[in-house]
Amino acid sequence: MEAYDKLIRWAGDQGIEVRGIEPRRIPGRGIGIVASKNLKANERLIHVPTASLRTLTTVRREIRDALPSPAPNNKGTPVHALLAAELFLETRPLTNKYAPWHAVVPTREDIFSSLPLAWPSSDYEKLHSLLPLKARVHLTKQKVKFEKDWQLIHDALLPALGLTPGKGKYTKREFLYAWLLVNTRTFYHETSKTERLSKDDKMALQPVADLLNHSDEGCEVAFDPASFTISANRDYRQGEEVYICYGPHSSDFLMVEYGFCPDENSHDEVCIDEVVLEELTKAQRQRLEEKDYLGEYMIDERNPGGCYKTRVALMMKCVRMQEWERLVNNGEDGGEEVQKMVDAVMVRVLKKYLRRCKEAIGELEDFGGTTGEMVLRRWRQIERLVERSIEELGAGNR
Ligand SMILES: C[S@@+](CC[C@H](N)C(=O)[O-])C[C@H]1O[C@@H](n2cnc3c(N)ncnc32)[C@H](O)[C@@H]1O
Repeated sequence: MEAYDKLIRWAGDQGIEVRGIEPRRIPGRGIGIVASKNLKANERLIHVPTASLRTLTTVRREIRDALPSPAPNNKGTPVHALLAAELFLETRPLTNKYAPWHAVVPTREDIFSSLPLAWPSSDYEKLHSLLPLKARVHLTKQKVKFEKDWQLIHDALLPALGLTPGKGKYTKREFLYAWLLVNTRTFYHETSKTERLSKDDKMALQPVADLLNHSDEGCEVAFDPASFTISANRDYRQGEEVYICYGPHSSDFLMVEYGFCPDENSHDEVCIDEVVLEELTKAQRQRLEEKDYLGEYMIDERNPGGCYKTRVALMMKCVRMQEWERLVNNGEDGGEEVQKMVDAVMVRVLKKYLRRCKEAIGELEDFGGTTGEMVLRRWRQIERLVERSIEELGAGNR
């Protein structure tokens, strides 16, 4: 019997209902879920009783007892670390209760070859420095989180269980595999045990539903204390891939958090803080900070001239300070004449950013190999977006 069939049969034994869909290998996306018959909008596809989820409460007692309990305001051990510790310490993953799930989740090679946090140490610094700003900042934060979690496992959990860190399978790399499995496969889920905790701690692993890939728009995901339900958001033809939306994320976020960079992403945006801030004097930056307009300067397909904050910041280059204060306080944009000047500054800023894109592309091409391919693809997307933005602004098409 195929591993997927075993998984579905096992899921049935756990009370997980799977209807009208089946797992399938999808080129470039690992495993995904496809419609096994024509589906109607609102049809219930997956129904998971809460008891079948892997949550804080299903983590083995000896693991929970060895670590500080999760607590509000991100105090205590993160639920992420506990779930990862549970997977990390499973002694016989291929024969235990969750074996059918282990048989289909991505392998170490799949995870390590796609997620930036697992880039080999020889490439990490270089590739990290070549990431677009938002991805770079996010990866830095993710690394801090992971290192803190590993410290807990290394210093508290393994010694409490009489295990030696670094020996046998109790290595940092092996914990990273478990940590990234959790990172890429958990759903937001709140129970009475987690309601006081921060949003990041409200997570659960859901066998089967975790095979759904991401798209901008996807199936409805809902939960209540008893269960989790996923329903079709529209009609599907038999054989069509069925998605959920992991959230309205930019491609920089998806790349770091999930290890892929989609070709199309209606939620995508690019941060151009580096080049906007270079245009401004120290005093101007200080005033923007006081007004809460410092940083987060974004462009996207719909806003080639930049988001509202970008326009407000660049307007400082176009009008006197007193006039800028008046316009900002009244929520005015200064009219066509001022906006044309802002466009002109924006074109200059974007041209500077385009040079940065091209430099990054050149360095990534020289870097070669497969590790940097996703980042290279991302910069090429950004390059196209910036070129189109310059064209639109230059042609006065806004
Ligand atoms: C929740 S799992 C989905 C199932 C997964 N494809 C598998 O093989 O087990 C999330 C992972 O699936 C992959 N993925 C999800 N959506 C994708 C997409 N639109 N394009 C490429 N990969 C995707 C990424 O590797 C991501 O980390």
